[in-house]
Amino acid sequence: MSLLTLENVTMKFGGLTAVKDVTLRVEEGEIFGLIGPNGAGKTTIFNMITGHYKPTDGRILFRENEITALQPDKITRTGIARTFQNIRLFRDLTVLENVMVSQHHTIASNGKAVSWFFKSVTRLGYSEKEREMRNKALELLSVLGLEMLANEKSSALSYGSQRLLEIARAMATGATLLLLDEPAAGMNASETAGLVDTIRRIRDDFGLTVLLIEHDMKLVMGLCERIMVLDHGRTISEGDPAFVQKDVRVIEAYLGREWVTVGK
Ligand SMILES: Nc1ncnc2c1ncn2[C@@H]1O[C@H](COP(=O)(O)OP(=O)(O)OP(=O)(O)O)[C@@H](O)[C@H]1O
Repeated sequence: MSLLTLENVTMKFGGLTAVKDVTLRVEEGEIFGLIGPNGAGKTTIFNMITGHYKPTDGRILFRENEITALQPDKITRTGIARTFQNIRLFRDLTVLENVMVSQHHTIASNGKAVSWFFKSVTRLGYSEKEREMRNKALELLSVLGLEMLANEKSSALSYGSQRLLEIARAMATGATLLLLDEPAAGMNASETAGLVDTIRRIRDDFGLTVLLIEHDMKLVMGLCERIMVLDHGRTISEGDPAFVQKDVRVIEAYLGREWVTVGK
């Protein structure tokens, strides 16, 4: 049984077909990469999985239950969480508070969630439950190597640390499937190397499944166990990294000839 299945999914925006007849199966526990040129339809696929877009055609299943076009908060509650290409943190909250908001409210993507969180904290004080959540949040921060920054405002973090905090927030929802949209964007080489280790570790230690979009091909080829390549909304290749990077269609559409000679 696949953890996540997209069956012949199509997404049209007026006259533009952003995703055309894509079938995708992600198995439990794997690290799966979705790659392709700009505008290929990768983020649109994430938006359909998370309920932000309703597919024009096709079905999406999570643990064999159909989730096509459920509301995003319902989809989060089934165990799917994501990070965004453009970082979306609560900039005025601390690192720890950012994680706790995600624990409190599975959507945690709007101001309502923040005010709900603070009302509950001030009304109840730090109850036993709050303390427990705080400890769990600190534990997650330590997994991501951010525990020393727990009391900093999230806006004060380096770009790379903000991306890690986004992952911590996604994990804090209790998700079993993480969708990471360009997690290495803006990271330097050593941060990217650390990210590869971190993603492997959270998959292994937390039993998570990871579906990621990334343009850093060294990261993708070194980390992902299977890869699907999209071009103009269609699947042009799928397989393990060794297969995909030798596929002429992928070289022509995306990797370029220089990848074959110097990319690796
Ligand atoms: N809400 C929308 N309305 C209209 N067109 C859209 C919408 N969302 C995406 N598109 C279009 O769908 C196509 C696929 O976009 P998408 O963002 O999924 O590509 P991508 O593969 O994620 O690209 P990138 O690597 O640049 O992030 C593009 O032509 C984009 O302009």
